[in-house]
Amino acid sequence: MADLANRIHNPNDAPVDNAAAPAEANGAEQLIDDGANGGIVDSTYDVEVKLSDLQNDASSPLSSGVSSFEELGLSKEILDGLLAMNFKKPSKIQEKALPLMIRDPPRNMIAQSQSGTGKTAAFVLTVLSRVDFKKPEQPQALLLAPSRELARQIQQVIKTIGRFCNNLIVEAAIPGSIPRGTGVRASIVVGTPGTVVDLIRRRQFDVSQLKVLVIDEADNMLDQQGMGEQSLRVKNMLPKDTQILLFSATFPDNVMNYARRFADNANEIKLRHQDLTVKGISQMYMDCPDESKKYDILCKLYGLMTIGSSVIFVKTRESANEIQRRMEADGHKVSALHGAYEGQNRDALLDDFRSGRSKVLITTNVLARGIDVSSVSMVINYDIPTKGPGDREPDHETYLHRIGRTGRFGRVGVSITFVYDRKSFEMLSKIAEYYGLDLVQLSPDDWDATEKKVQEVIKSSRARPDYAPNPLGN
Ligand SMILES: Nc1ncnc2c1ncn2[C@@H]1O[C@H](COP(=O)(O)OP(=O)(O)OP(=O)(O)O)[C@@H](O)[C@H]1O
Repeated sequence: MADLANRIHNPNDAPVDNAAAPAEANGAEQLIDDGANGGIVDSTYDVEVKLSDLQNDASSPLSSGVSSFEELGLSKEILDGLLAMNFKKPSKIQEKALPLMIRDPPRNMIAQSQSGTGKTAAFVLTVLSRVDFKKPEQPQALLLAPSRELARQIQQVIKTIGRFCNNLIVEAAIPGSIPRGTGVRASIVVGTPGTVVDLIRRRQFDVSQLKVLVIDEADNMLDQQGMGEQSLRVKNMLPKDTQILLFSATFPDNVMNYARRFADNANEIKLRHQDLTVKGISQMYMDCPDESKKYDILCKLYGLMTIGSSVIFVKTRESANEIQRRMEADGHKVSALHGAYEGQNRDALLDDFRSGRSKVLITTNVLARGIDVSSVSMVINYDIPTKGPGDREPDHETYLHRIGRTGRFGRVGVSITFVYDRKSFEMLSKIAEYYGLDLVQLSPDDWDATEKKVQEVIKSSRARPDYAPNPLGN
């Protein structure tokens, strides 16, 4: 507990050093449900820091040495796709990784970069640069992701960046997407490993001419406790010279050693764990008196303020359902999404959240990784992520991925982790120590201060001078 106490950041002692602001938030209107006064207050914040400013800051992972995508030698169709997405400049990971990945002869890559810094576009551009569009129905690239939601999201990014590439066909290989007996007729396939293994085994998916295998969230996908076995099975069914690209924000040492064998002779872009957190995310914790009070505190938080969209992470599907039920009964509009829901239902729930039709999403670790919804400005760790036998260890990696659902590509965000006893304090303390975090304490006894601390971040427009570390850790 003492460790965490040392890391408590008290905004009353020092000026609040707030984080970077999003270009998109310029002039954004925030609706604050001011529970204390029972009214809704409109307030407009001026945001001074633009994405272009962040991209010119050499220390930011959003910046790069090259001023344009043209310098990377991509085709006109791909460049037009990037232009249409309003991607003006590559981020650091895009600048560093792309030249190494698109070069011939192809070489494997293990690439790490903070959450929300544009890893998807880095591998999507590589895949698009390798596909022969004269063979639109011949699978040439396979991308694996840990959840159907992430696979669908990547599929969408490929379609969007590749919209000017003639004859581009991208298919999702997720449960229920390809009926038995139907062949995969696409040049690019994005899927979850179990479904992909089944499709290859049943000879629905011809992998004989595959050139690239991308594994997103690779540490999770190669972990023997996770999907490691399935990913290895997929790899073993591909041509031996398939280029392998492994991406994640986190690569714990044991998985990194395995990743090096999985993708042999790979180029590597790595980060030190002290450099992993995104400075745009202000990390806080709520000091709850005991476990039974967590729910009331959560409701009070939502009664007090509505901040764009938010995600509440819980440990189990049952608690997601239970919190949804109770919050709805208490008059809050929330959705719950987890693995027990049937696929199409999950898709519809996430689509509603993306479009802003629903603003509060209660979920489990199934959505901890990769999901990119730029309007998310708050993440709540209702339950601390844990791992290992008896859940005795804090799960550093999942913590980082969960809070990374906010603060995407230079935007600001808040994360609030609930602690309530010695054990949860110690877990969070270990996470704070591992990443070298300065956590802000929130108290349920002083809601005015809590609201102030959270709102100060959201309305802040100042990027921290140390806004972002160098992805190469030097
Ligand atoms: N060069 C760019 N210019 C502007 N926006 C970009 C650029 N590259 C990516 N983005 C945007 O940044 C956001 C985050 O990108 P992405 O989802 O690829 O992050 P990530 O690094 O994969 O994060 P995570 O580790 O959470 O999966 C996306 O909305 C994407 O459209």
